[in-house]
Amino acid sequence: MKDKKDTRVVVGMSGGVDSSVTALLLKQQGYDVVGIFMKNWDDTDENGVCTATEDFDDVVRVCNQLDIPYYAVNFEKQYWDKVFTYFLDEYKAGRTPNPDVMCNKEIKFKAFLDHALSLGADYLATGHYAQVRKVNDKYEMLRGVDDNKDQTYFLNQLSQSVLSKVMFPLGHLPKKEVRKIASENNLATANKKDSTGICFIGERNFKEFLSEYLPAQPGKMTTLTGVEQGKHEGLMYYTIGQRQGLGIGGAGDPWFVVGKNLKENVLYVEQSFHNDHLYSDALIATDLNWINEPLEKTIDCTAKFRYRQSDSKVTVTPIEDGKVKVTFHQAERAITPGQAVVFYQGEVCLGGGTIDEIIKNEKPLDYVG
Ligand SMILES: Nc1ncnc2c1ncn2[C@@H]1O[C@H](COP(=O)(O)OP(=O)(O)OP(=O)(O)O)[C@@H](O)[C@H]1O
Repeated sequence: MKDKKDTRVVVGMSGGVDSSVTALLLKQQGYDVVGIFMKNWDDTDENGVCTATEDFDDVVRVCNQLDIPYYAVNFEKQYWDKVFTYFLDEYKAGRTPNPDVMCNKEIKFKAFLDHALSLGADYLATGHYAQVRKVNDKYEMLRGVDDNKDQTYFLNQLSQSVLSKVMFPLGHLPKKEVRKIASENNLATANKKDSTGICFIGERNFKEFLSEYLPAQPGKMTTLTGVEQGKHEGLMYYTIGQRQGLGIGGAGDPWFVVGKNLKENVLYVEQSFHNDHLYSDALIATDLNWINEPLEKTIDCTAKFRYRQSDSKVTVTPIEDGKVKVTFHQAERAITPGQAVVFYQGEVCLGGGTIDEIIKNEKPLDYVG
């Protein structure tokens, strides 16, 4: 085991408070810390303002305060090829992608991790709210202790070899405590607002953003039995369970998106939050990653189908082609193809996959897309 002072840790620094405190804590613990800012997206606006430049300025300020070296690296091409192309392809296929999961898998914990290792780093640290624990020869990933901030949902694709090289120094801290540490140490980012939304869209209007890349094809909006309710602006703008932006007024219960017919370019809507068509009994997931051991038999565990939901009890059964069938112990509402399904046993994240098909009464729901 190397001495801490001889152990080089690259900290992925975003210019936010979490990664600033990550670097601070590691430096206080005596590691040889290097800060690296990664630029993934050219977001210069029409006035020449670029939030990445402002974020990098914050990285520089914090690294100067901590007296650690810093660099900027550009992964725009890799991000475009691996994350943005996937993002557009999924929307084209009528699904709702999760670019954060893909960014963690392909960029932060692959391209960026490899880069850090090539610079002689022993570890890559980030400000994610998750924990790594070594049990015998294996690494487990545990939820962050702050329930409200836990990010294991987005980290479900990490492998053993990646976990052996990463540190999440904030995993055992509540966010409030992280802000407090930042203030007490006068970090330049102590009061910086948390980032929200998908990183490359930022605060922009989602529809406008997407329409720059995918042509919108307006079409009909009908009930599942074909009763016309209005027009949609393009199927990619809608997701299962969505209520806002349908433009169906009038008396009675609100309307929700229950499905899409890509071939006919029809958006299906039905009335009322608890409409039976929004509920399903099971799903099929693909692209599975099992963090500890491959799934060889049926297990009972809990699952999340979206970030920030409470865990649901499920039974997971391996089926053909490395896929799994996930059976819900209680019917679930608005399960969305393209999103991640992530499995847990207590505090341990077992891994996860991509929601591919929705099942009701033992049959795939053909109307969800
Ligand atoms: N542009 C970037 N360059 C390097 N590392 C990054 C970058 N963006 C995010 N990270 C790393 O990934 C972690 C989680 O990213 P996320 O986007 O969830 O940030 P966050 O929770 O808002 O954290 P922060 O407060 O540090 O911005 C960050 O704490 C940081 O370590």
